[in-house]
Amino acid sequence: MGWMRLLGRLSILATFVLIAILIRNYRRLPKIPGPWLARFTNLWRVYYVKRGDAQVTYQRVHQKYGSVVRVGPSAVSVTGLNALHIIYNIHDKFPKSEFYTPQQFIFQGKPYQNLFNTTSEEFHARIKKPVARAYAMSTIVEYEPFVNDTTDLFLEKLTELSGKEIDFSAWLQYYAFDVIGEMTFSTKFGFLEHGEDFGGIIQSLRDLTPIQILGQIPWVDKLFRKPYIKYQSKPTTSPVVKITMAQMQKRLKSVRYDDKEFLSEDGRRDFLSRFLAARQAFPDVVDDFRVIAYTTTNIVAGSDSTAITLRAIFYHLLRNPDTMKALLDEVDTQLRLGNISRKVTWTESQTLPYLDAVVKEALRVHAAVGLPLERVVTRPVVIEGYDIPAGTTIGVNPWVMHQDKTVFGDDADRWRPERWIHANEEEKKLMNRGLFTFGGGTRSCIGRNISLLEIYKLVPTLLIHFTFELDPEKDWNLFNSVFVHQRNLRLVLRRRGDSVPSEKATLEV
Ligand code: HEM
Repeated sequence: MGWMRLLGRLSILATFVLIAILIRNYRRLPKIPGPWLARFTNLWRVYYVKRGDAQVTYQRVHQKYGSVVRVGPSAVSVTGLNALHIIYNIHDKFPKSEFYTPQQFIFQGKPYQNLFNTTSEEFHARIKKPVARAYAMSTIVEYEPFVNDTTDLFLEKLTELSGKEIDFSAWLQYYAFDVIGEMTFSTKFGFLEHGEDFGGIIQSLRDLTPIQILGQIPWVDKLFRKPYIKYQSKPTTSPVVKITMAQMQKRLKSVRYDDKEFLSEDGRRDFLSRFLAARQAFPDVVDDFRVIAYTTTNIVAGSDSTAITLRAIFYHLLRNPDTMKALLDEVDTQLRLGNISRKVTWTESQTLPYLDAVVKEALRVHAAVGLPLERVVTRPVVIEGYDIPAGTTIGVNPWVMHQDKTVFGDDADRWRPERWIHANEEEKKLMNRGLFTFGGGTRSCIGRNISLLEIYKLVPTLLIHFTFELDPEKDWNLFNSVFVHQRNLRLVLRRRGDSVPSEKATLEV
């Protein structure tokens, strides 16, 4: 009986504490509109992230509540050029929110922060400096031979598959992963060679989905998951880290002791050689583990994101045959005139204005990241007349920003590459400012130029070599686990003649 009474009292106490927490949550940002549940708990966000279509939910709530929406007790989703300017400016350096901390793994008993997931701006600046040049626009042509090698293999494999129905979404992913492997270690992962997720690497990255859900309630990670991992007797090592460690050991064995460039066996300067050189030049910042962290971040951040953009390009071109025809006309004409090669170079790709418009439109309508890029404001800010107090988590979701009619026009919800061509200079400037696919401010994508190199070269090269048939009845499936993945882009591709297309060539699209 005594126990029952104690239990009853404890339940009453727990109920009071819960009510007090809910009231405190509600009062944090009382004037900001948003879904009712989100005023009290982050479970609103957990639900939509778990469901896998958060990008649509965010678009819907912004349509309903306007450009400032409360999505959690202390979390606000905002949109518009003004919001971008305020949150991602390089002077305030608002740090990343705790959304990123579940992505930090435990190393020697502490969370290990990398370039992508650190929440300290000061630490970020320290670890970025030694490697920033490796990603500069002036450096990217040095990576072109790596892309070419993988493209050769891709063309070979697709030729073998000519005439068969394939899941092109998977093959583009194999391509993007193998290119990053080449650029990083001068070795492909073997996805294209084997035509499958070789070594389970892709699956191991899929298994990270629960971590993205934890990003919506990071205190659960801090209180329960991290301590659990810390005291696990046998920590697990992911396949990406295992491969990286093996490649690093191999490189360190193969280079001469006085070699300061750490080039690959065939004398190429890949990312690994640049990271090892940074270890030599900045020993107080870069140790062996930092080299592993730079390398694995490249693979995790750079392969799925590029594959997603490539899929979006082919999907929308095939669903909108007028735009496919316009791009094919441009590519074929330039090929016939001898202005581009059959394996298009980066420099040649920069002379194709319609290709440029198609890439930008794909980056706009299908941004790889489909959740707000969260920051914490360290001073009060005012956005669209709403006072946002210091300490609030705030972010712009690219999928919402890219629907902004004041920036992209009344048909912002449609695929129309021409908007990037027909706009006047002022309109182009606005659209470029509003294109948020690569993020903004001090934490914008460092690999942007690398992915553009891959995309601008591969798309025209594939169009020169193949025709594509998409069954209009079969649609792809989207799943948002921060990256908005597409699955099942099933199509038939056929090899085009190896000759330069004649004026009369009919083009199947
Ligand atoms: C189309 C392809 C890509 C897209 C759409 C993309 C998108 C992004 C976005 C939105 C961010 C900022 C995230 C945030 O604020 O939370 C980011 C950061 C980052 N990306 Fe990319 N990315 C792409 C390709 C790549 C590639 C190819 C690499 C590496 C070779 C890469 C490496 C990184 C790294 C290291 C960061 C963290 C940068 C920092 O905080 O300094 N990304 N990316």
